[in-house]
Amino acid sequence: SAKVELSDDYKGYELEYFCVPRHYEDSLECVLIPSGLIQDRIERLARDVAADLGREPFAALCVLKGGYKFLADLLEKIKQCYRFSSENSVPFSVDFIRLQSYKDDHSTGDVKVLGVDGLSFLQNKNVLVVEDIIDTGKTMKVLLEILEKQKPKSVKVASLFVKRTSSSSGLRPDYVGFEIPDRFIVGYALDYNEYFPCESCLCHQ
Ligand SMILES: O=P(O)(O)OC[C@H]1O[C@H](OP(=O)(O)OP(=O)(O)O)[C@H](O)[C@@H]1O
Ligand SMILES: Oc1ncnc2c1N=NC2
Ligand SMILES: [Mg+2]
Ligand SMILES: [Mg+2]
Repeated sequence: SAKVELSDDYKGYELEYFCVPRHYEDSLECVLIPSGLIQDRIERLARDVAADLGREPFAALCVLKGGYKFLADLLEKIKQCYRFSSENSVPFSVDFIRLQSYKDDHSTGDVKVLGVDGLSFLQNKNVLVVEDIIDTGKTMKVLLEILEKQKPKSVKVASLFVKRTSSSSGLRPDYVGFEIPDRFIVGYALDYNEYFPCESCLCHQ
């Protein structure tokens, strides 16, 4: 799938060129992807998803907590695509599942799952999984196993980020915003121990 690739020597932007909350400055190295670039990329992902879905209704499944901003922006932009051709618009549902496995900047390898019992309605549905990042791939592996049990009609995965890392399982989502170097990023709902809510994507020290 098409993606914006940030090379390993991509430096990002100095913090001083942007409005970064002062109390976060010491823990941040750079602004990796400014929020405007994130939004422009999501706009194109929305057009790609809308084109592939055609007139098929779908069930969006947001992976909490990191996926919530990407879900909101992606669905808003998908709706805009349909607004211009209202005869093509399709109904979609939105649901949430909570998967937690990170402590500090690494995966504990133990993916805790909350909210799985409410997924039976996914049977025979076209499911669009919406995730913020795929790093080792452990979270997505657990989720796809859970989804298979619900007997969906189809499953597609949209991830805003995919990390280029040796510890990756190699899982390739159907829609990817950016392929990034092996650095820990925060912002745009990606957290470090529940900190760093902000709009752009920043590199954590
Ligand atoms: O591919 P992986 O190595 O599994 O990492 C990716 C997952 O880890 C993070 O979730 P986290 O466990 O931090 O929970 P959160 O979404 O609530 O932050 C992130 O939001 C992805 O869901
Ligand atoms: O870079 C990251 N930033 C935040 N959360 C996660 C990351 N990689 N896997 C989970
Ligand atoms: Mg997550
Ligand atoms: Mg997290």
